[in-house]
Amino acid sequence: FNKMFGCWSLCDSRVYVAESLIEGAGQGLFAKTDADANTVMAFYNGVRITHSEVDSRDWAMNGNTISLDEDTVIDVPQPWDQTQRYCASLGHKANHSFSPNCKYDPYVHPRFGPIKCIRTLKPVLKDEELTVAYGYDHEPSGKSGPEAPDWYKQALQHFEQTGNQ
Ligand SMILES: C[S@@+](CC[C@H](N)C(=O)[O-])C[C@H]1O[C@@H](n2cnc3c(N)ncnc32)[C@H](O)[C@@H]1O
Repeated sequence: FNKMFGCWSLCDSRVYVAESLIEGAGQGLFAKTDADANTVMAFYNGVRITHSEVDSRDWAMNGNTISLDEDTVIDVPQPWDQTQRYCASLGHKANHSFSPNCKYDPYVHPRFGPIKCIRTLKPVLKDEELTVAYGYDHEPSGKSGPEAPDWYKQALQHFEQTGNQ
């Protein structure tokens, strides 16, 4: 079994988790080695829940949710967001940037089935932090700003003023 899927069935071998370089963002995901553009760096697996479950609860509960398709959302709920409790996939550890080096992509994993992965948009270097544009809706109908958590709104304001992140 191990021979067939290598370490990928057990862990994300191309990344590690450490304190993020983004202030106040907690932990982040980093490249273990140099990688070309278009490389799958990590998988984003978790428990499967419904969109209505996500929509009906507080933002604070949805820090690790990612939409899989029309019906399903993948979540890594507390306390499983602690790597000492769950580390079979680490995609949920990537932080947001407005100038990301990675993106979320659909992936059919031999063990997890249909999930998302984190794929490089450009070449990355060993020890570079991997970031993704979370893609909150910036123009929801009838609202003035994005429907997003406070940290995101602050980061957006900072980005619009300085062009950083
Ligand atoms: C998918 S998790 C990313 C991993 C998380 N930093 C951790 O330590 O487990 C999303 C959470 O990370 C934080 N985060 C992600 N990107 C951020 C950013 N650019 N600035 C501030 N906080 C960020 C927010 O708390 C958000 O709810």
